[in-house]
Amino acid sequence: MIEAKSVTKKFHNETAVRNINITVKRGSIYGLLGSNGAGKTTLLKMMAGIYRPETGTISIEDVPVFENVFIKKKVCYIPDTLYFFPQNTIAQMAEYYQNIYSEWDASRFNTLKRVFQIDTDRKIHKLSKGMQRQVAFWLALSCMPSVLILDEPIDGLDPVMRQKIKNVLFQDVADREMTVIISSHNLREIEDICDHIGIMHQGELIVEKELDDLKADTHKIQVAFKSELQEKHIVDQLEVVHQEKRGSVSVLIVKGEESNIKRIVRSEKPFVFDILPLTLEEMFIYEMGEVGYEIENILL
Ligand SMILES: Nc1ncnc2c1ncn2[C@@H]1O[C@H](COP(=O)(O)OP(=O)(O)OP(=O)(O)O)[C@@H](O)[C@H]1O
Repeated sequence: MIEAKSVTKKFHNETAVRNINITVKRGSIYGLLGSNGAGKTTLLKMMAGIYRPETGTISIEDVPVFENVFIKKKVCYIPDTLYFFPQNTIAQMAEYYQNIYSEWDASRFNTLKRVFQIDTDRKIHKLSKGMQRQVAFWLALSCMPSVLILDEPIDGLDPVMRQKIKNVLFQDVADREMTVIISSHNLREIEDICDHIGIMHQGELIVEKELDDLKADTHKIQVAFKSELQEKHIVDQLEVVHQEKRGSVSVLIVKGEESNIKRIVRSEKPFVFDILPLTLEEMFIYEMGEVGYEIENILL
C-alpha cells in the first residue's frame, strides 16, 4: 500500500504538489492523470523516495519511504526519461540490479526473455527508444517489486509489446499483489489497465475514485423534446457539466445516479432519449472543465 498524507512539495517559490492525500491499495493499479505540469512526476518521485516532501509523509507498507533503504528495495520506479549506465549491456545492468534489489529473481529474468527477446549482450544505449523501455520493464519486473511506479511508461512501445507488458503486470498483481501506480496521458490505455483513478491539476488532486464508480457517476445522454421549456425543466433538475446541440438533439454530460437521471428525463416525455457510453478521455475533459481547464476554440 502507498499512502500520501497532506503532502506538499515546492520548487523555490512554486508549489508543484499541494496538500495531497492519496491511498493506493495493495494489489491495485492506480492511474494518475492530469494536465501538463500538474505535479504527477513530482508526486511519483516522492513516492519513489527520490524527493523529500516539504510537509506531510509518504509511506509504503506503513513505513516512510524517503531515505529508507529497506523499503526502497521493494520499490521500482520507471521514470519518463530512462537512465542506464553508459556502455552497459543488458546483462551488465541486470547484474547491477541484482546487487541492489534483494528480491531479484534470476529465473524471472530468464523467463522474461521470452517476452522481450533482446540479446542480453547488446549495449542498451544502442537499442531503439522502445527497446530501451522494454529493458526498463524487464529489469524492474525481475526485481519482483512490491510497488511499481511508472511515469508515462507506454510511450514508444508498439501495440503488441504493450499488450505483452500489460499481461505480465496483471499476472504480478494477481499472483503476488504487486501495487502499481501509473501516470499517463494515454487514457485509453489507463482505462484498460487501472482500477482506481486520480486526476491532478495545478498541484492538487481534484478527483480520486474507483474507475467503476467514476463511470457510474457520469453519463452522456442524448435527448430531444417537443419544446425547449421541457428541456430546460430537466436541465434545471440535473447536474449538467456540459451541454451541446446537434441539430434538434441535445447531448448532455450529467453527473448522478443513472436511475435518477432516467426518471427526471422521462418525466418530460422526450421523443429521443439515449444513454451513450462515456470514455475516460471524455470524463477527464469534463472533470478538467469543472476546474476551469477547458477546451476552447482558439483561432489565431
Ligand atoms: N526539478 C524541478 N525544478 C523546478 N521546478 C520543477 C522541477 N520539477 C518540476 N518542477 C515544476 O513543478 C510543476 C509540476 O511538474 P511535474 O513534472 O511534476 O508535472 P507533470 O504533471 O508530471 O507534468 P507533465 O504531464 O507535463 O509531464 C511544474 O510547474 C514544473 O515546472
